[in-house]
Amino acid sequence: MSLHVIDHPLVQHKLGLLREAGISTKSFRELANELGSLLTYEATQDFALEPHTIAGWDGATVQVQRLKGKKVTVVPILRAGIGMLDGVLGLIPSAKVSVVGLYRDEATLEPVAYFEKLAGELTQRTALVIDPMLATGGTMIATLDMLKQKGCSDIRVLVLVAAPEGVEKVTSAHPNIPIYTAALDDHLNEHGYIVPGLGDAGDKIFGTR
Ligand SMILES: O=P(O)(O)OC[C@H]1O[C@H](OP(=O)(O)OP(=O)(O)O)[C@H](O)[C@@H]1O
Ligand SMILES: O=c1cc[nH]c(=O)[nH]1
Ligand SMILES: [Mg+2]
Repeated sequence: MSLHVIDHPLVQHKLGLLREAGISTKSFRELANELGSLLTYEATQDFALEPHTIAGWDGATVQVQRLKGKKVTVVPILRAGIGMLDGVLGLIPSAKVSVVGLYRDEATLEPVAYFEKLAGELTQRTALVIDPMLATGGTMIATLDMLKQKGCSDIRVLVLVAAPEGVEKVTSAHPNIPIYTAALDDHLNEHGYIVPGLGDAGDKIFGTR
């Protein structure tokens, strides 16, 4: 199973702040983006580099390294995934954005798809799928199924908090897709919410409810 729980002190400190009851919309947004950046840093450790020659500050040539023609698409899952997008793009500003919209039916907990606008050349791109919450895993599996069906083969999942039930389901359906998360939490409650979790991440990011 390719689950990466990032235990870096900055990640764990920011996650702790995010869990506070009564956190402001402003703080939640800032922290979600900061954690999005930190997870991106971890999820891109294997990106290839190539040597490159430049003119340095004194006119002498300098051998530097640059990313080797990596095409990336960031895939925020509406709505809540938007809350991590700026953080990811801060580190990979040239990435194309493929937006998918799914919500979880509150009664059945099944994902309902309502929007899809994908970047081109998906077969050549690394996809970073972002969503703060991986709960039952239904939303993530539907997104990964869709990306694979469009020919995307290098896919990585970035979530702020994951439930064991959802991780099990996603890794069973897609064993080769790594999941990067700040926390593997305890369980899902009877409404499918992650415990201890964050509450409704979409509502906290958008200030709704
Ligand atoms: O793993 P699952 O059980 O499928 O649940 C996780 C999904 O639920 C939340 O979205 P929600 O349906 O609340 O939509 P929103 O982003 O519009 O708030 C969350 O952001 C995930 O997309
Ligand atoms: O805990 C959860 C589960 C699904 N969606 C959320 O926003 N939070
Ligand atoms: Mg929501």
